[in-house]
Amino acid sequence: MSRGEMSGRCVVWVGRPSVEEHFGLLRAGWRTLVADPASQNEALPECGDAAIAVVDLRASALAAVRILHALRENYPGIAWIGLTGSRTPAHEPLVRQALPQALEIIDGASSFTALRQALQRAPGDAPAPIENRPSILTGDSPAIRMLSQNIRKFAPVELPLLITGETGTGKEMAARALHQLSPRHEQPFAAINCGALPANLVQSELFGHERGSFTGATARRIGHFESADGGTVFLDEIGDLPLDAQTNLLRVLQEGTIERIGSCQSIKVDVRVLAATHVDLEKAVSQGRFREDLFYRLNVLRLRMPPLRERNGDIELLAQYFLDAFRESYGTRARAFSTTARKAMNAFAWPGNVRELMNRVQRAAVIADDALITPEDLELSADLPGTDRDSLGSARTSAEREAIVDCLRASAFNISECARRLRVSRVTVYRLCKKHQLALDQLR
Ligand SMILES: Nc1ncnc2c1ncn2[C@@H]1O[C@H](COP(=O)(O)OP(=O)(O)OP(=O)(O)O)[C@@H](O)[C@H]1O
Repeated sequence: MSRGEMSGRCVVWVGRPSVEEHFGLLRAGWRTLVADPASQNEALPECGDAAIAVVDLRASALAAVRILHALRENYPGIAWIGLTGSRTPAHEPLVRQALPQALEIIDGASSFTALRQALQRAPGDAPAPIENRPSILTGDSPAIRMLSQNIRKFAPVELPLLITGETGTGKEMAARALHQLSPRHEQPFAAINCGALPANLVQSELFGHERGSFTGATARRIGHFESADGGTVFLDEIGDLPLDAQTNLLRVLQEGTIERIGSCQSIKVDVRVLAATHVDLEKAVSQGRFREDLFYRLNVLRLRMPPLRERNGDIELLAQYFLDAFRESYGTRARAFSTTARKAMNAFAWPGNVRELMNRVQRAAVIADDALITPEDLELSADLPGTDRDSLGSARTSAEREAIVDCLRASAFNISECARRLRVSRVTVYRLCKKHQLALDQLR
């Protein structure tokens, strides 16, 4: 359970809020403390008098009711709202007894607005406007706090924004947070991976087409920009956008209009554009692969996602977060990490960043035989190369590792292609991956 010093009104969420619920509460001005039945920490959050509980009975209902009882012993008379779902065992005596004492029962499948309104109706002062919560994304490091501050500042500003960062650092998550905290949050959020769009369909996907405009266009199609009107468009891997689509994107940014393929009619669209890249766009501009004018248009506001290795203190926190979330669905034996596993995680360079951490933790949770996850379960060595950060040997090792990771990424994790680019054999690439603990399936 997370703890926090309380002032103003807060929600004690018994269970685990979804990303939408978490941001929805934040936006509505509520501080949220999570009392998670799946967490191995038994302490209750310190929430003071200005608290109301939301008891999430959609999953782990019995455990949630037990936490509610403990909460009410510490805070007699605390009001609570029940969130129910199709899996709520309403016939269970514990749950049946508890339900009539709730202030309100909300169907968890209904919109978040119902819950927000119920919270607003609850006795007590209305919550303060969004406060300076130290962190919006999971994590507590100085790097992530600074990022959270910037997300909060940039969210309401109607300007394009460029998110940079290595793969798996949470660029899309940051984009969703920006949208959720913006005045557009009730409008669509369209996430498009430009690198995954077939070159001949990019324009049609983004801007739509008229019937008969090209072979195969058997019906009119509305593109992402038009269907996200009023909301936010997130263009991931913007560096992969072909030059002709870049020209049209520039027009959206400059004039706020699009044209469907096969039509000369301009259509007004009102979207905020967020873009992300893990490649150096300045370099792409200098090589003529990316329009300079588009780059300057997009680069008005900039967020840099820190790599996990720079987020001191967050690795363990995120690892436990992923383990708790996984246990909630799969009830695994593993509950925490051994001391050596924590050391190994902190020493590892995490080339795949948060995504790799999540994948390794989930895999470890499945295979661990014990309550404590070991370095072996995580496929990490307790004795990593290059952990003596100051030595020349360590500098060489990390340069070698970085070169391989960059090349693997540039080769879309194709070993033959990577070997060709590095001018070594495939066997050498495999050997180097093993040496540097680069698990290809985790990185992909
Ligand atoms: N702070 C965080 N808390 C919880 N989960 C996170 C966090 N940051 C990232 N993740 C998770 O890590 C995974 C990768 O995040 P995301 O897709 O946002 O990264 P990305 O930088 O956009 O990756 P790519 O460059 O490959 O597109 C996702 O499953 C996401 O839910």
